[in-house]
This record gives sequence, C-alpha cells and structure tokens, in this order.
Amino acid sequence: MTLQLRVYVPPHPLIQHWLAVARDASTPSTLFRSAMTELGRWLTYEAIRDWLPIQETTIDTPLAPSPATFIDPTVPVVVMPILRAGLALLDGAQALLPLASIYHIGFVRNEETLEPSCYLNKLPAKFDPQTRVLITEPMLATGGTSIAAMAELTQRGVDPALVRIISVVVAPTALQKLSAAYPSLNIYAAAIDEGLNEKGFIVPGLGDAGDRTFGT
Ligand SMILES: O=P(O)(O)OC[C@H]1O[C@H](OP(=O)(O)OP(=O)(O)O)[C@H](O)[C@@H]1O
Ligand SMILES: O=c1cc[nH]c(=O)[nH]1
Ligand SMILES: [Mg+2]
Repeated sequence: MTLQLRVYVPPHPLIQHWLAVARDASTPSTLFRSAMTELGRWLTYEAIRDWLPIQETTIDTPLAPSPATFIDPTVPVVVMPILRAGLALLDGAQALLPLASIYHIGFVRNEETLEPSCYLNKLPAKFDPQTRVLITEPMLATGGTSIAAMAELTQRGVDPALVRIISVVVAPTALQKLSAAYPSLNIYAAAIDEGLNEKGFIVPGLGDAGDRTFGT
C-alpha cells in the first residue's frame, strides 16, 4: 500500500469566518489572536475525530446497562506548538484536549535563506510509540520548519502516521516537501493558498503570523 499525505480543508463556516478575519490586514492584534484561537479550536475538533484514542465499555444508566465509549487515558496525547506563531492556536487546541501534555519547540526562519533554526526544544528524549501528536503551526510555507519539527519527533520514536498538523494557511511547496518526507502524515488546514512570494511569504496568506499575534 502506498501512503499519500492527506490534507483536509474542512468546509465549515466558522473556520471560513475566522480565516477571513485573520487574513484581513485591518484586523487588529487583539482580534487576530481571537481568530487564531477559534481556528485552533475548530481545526482541532476536525483533526481529532478519528485520532483520539477511545475505549469501548459498558456502563449502567439509571435505567439499564448501556454500551459506552470513553477517551482512553492510557494512550499518550501530546500537543506540540511551534513557537512563536504556533502558540496562537494552542489555547483552542488545549480547550479540547485538556489532558494532553504540551511540549514546546521554537524555530525561526532566516529571512534571507529561509532556513529554519531551532532555539528551544522541550521534547523528552523518547516518546511512547503509541503517542498521538498534534502539531500547531499556522503557516506551512517552504515547509522547512515543519519538516525540521517532524524530524525532532520521529528521531524520538514518534510514528508519523499518528501525527496531525493543524495549520491555517498552507502553500503547495510545503505540501510537496512534507508529502515526500512523511507520506503518512495528516494535515488539517483552513486554506491551501496559491504559492509563495520572493520573500517566502504565503500569497494571499495572512502576513507574518508571529508578528500579528504578538504585536511585534
Ligand atoms: O514553512 P516555512 O517556510 O518554514 O515557514 C513557516 C514558519 O515561518 C514562520 O515562523 P517565523 O520564522 O516567522 O517565526 P515566528 O513564528 O516566531 O514568527 C511561521 O510561524 C512558521 O513557523
Ligand atoms: O506567509 C508566511 C510565511 C511564513 N511565516 C509567516 O508568518 N507567514
Ligand atoms: Mg514570524
């Protein structure tokens, strides 16, 4: 069986609405942050529906026994925000995954070469091979940052098929690179945009997600 990277763009009016707010250049930082939180929430909701581990059991209602499904607390669930901009999606993701462990990683792109460099890595030395990892990263542009982040996970024992990335705007360049390197990966995005400009920014995109989130 050949695996193929899957990119889901959920056709949900709340996702489209908050994407439009985030894209608009006249949206102030406070509202931009709200839009990103909402996108984090709804993209997480879509991403975890067949990913969150469950256990089937039986419970007693006040009237009769009933089959029941619970979240399986024995399977580790991790959220990994890629700083800085990935923090903007974290609150929404954490609201739906309150028991997940949060492992931060920080990357910054060199503005000329567009090469990412890692300045913070709070990942443990090893992950349980069953670990589900949700990456929050609003922009997949050249794909350099997300590929480097995936490498940090897989070298610690994470199965790429158990990783989901939630992203706001993704470019075809990043999708091609991620597909070649991690064909079993699943991505949930608000939009797939046309491409990149000469500075490596996604067009039409939403500008610099980190700067707009933190008002820098
Ligand atoms: O796919 P790529 O070409 O690697 O680009 C995507 C990365 O670029 C931006 O980070 P930036 O370096 O601006 O850091 P920031 O999040 O701190 O603003 C963005 O937040 C992504 O992490
Ligand atoms: O368009 C882009 C590309 C990379 N990082 C951003 O914040 N925006
Ligand atoms: Mg930035």
